[in-house]
Order: sequence, then C-alpha cells, then structure tokens
Amino acid sequence: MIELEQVGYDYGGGALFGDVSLSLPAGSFHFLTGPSGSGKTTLLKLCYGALRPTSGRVSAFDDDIAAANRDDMAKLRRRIGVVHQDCRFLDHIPVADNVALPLTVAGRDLVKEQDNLGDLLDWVGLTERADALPTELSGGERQRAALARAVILSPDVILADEPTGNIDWEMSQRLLRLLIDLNGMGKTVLIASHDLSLIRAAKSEVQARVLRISDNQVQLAGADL
Ligand SMILES: Nc1ncnc2c1ncn2[C@@H]1O[C@H](COP(=O)(O)OP(=O)(O)OP(=O)(O)O)[C@@H](O)[C@H]1O
Repeated sequence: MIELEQVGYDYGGGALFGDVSLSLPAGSFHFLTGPSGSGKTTLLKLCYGALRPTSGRVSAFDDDIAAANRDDMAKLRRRIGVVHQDCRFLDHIPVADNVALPLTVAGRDLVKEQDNLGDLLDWVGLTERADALPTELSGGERQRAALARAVILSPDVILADEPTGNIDWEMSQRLLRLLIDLNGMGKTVLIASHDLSLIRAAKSEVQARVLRISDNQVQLAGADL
C-alpha cells in the first residue's frame, strides 16, 4: 500500500533519515516509535506526500508520490486518512462540521451524507457533542473527533500521529480500540507513538509490527519492547 525505498530526508540541517526502507502492506497494523524529535511526524508526512523525500522513493498504491500531480495528490489524500498530532480543527465551527470537512472538500453532497456523518459520530461516541465547538471538547473527545474526520471518506490507510498524547489511559484504550476496529475492517493502520505501555497493551489485541526510529534509521523492534 505504502512503500518507502531507501528514503533520505533532510530539513536542511543534516540528514534526519539516511536510507529508510519500509513497507505497509494492505491490512497491516504498525506502530512507529522513537524518542521526541527522532522523526515520527516527518516519516508520516513522507508516507502521505506532505513531504517529498530528499532521496529515494515513496510509493502509495503502487504510484510514485514524486510523480503525482495535483489531482493525483487529491485522490491520494482521500485514500489516506491522517489524524494530526494537534488535531487541526476550525475552532469557529461545530464538531460535526469539522468532522464533515473532508466531504465538503471532496465535493460530496452533505445532505446525502448525513447518515454517514451521524453513524461516525455515534461510533466515536460524540453524538451528544456534535454541536459543541472544538474548544469545548476534552482532549479525548478532540482525538476521537479527529479520528472521525480522518475516516469519513473511508480511506484505505489511517496514519495517526500520537493520537493518545495528553489523554488518560482509559481514553487511550478507547481510542486504540477504535483503531483496532478499523484494522479489523481491513484498513491499514500506522500509529506513531512514544507510549510504549500503549504499544505493549495493543500487542495482546492486534497483530502489530513495531517500527523504531533510532540513529536515523527505522528498524523492526524485537520482542524485548
Ligand atoms: N519544518 C521543519 N523544519 C526544520 N526542522 C524540522 C521541521 N519539522 C521538524 N523538524 C525537525 O526534525 C526533527 C524530527 O521532527 P519530528 O517532528 O518528525 O519528530 P517526532 O519524532 O515526531 O517528535 P515528537 O515526538 O516530539 O512529535 C526534529 O529535530 C525537528 O526539530
């Protein structure tokens, strides 16, 4: 589904990644871990084309992202749902409208999508909060709204950047459950997280591979995690 071949990346201050190769097959579940500043967000951005590699190749759904034009990128963004670390809501519009934003951008008929939106809000447990403003939500509610927005176009791949940062254990578990359920529906899931206890807890529930960034490389973590 998504493949990185000998990818290097440099923001300009020296190579953050030198030669990273990894593959996210269809239906797989991965964690990406590593210390703060090691490059988890950068790697996610490379996976969904927000950053182009300095060297090497990134392909998504068998197409080289470097060759993608504007239309191709728009299609790609519909197939890859991203849960951003900072959620990125429009604070002046209600939660339901924020969740529905990708539909608007994709030119979908919002009237026809009302059931879809309602089901999704229900699935993340935010039906009662649909009319609230994002600033009125708790941390866990924000993350669940961000997840709902990421999956409203029914993407094949979900990339979640620290989705359980700043939320308590119980809420982290609830969010993780939603991501595991999505994987159970056949979606490819990658979660960037520095929270090893969350990763350990998940491993008993889902067959997940853990990728670890260290020394500018991405390696498969062993069972010692
Ligand atoms: N736009 C940018 N310009 C220059 N350097 C950047 C930029 N974005 C990130 N960096 C640097 O690249 C490195 C990796 O950042 P990144 O955000 O990918 O790490 P991370 O592992 O996701 O960190 P965290 O866990 O704290 O979110 C850091 O040293 C960061 O300062």
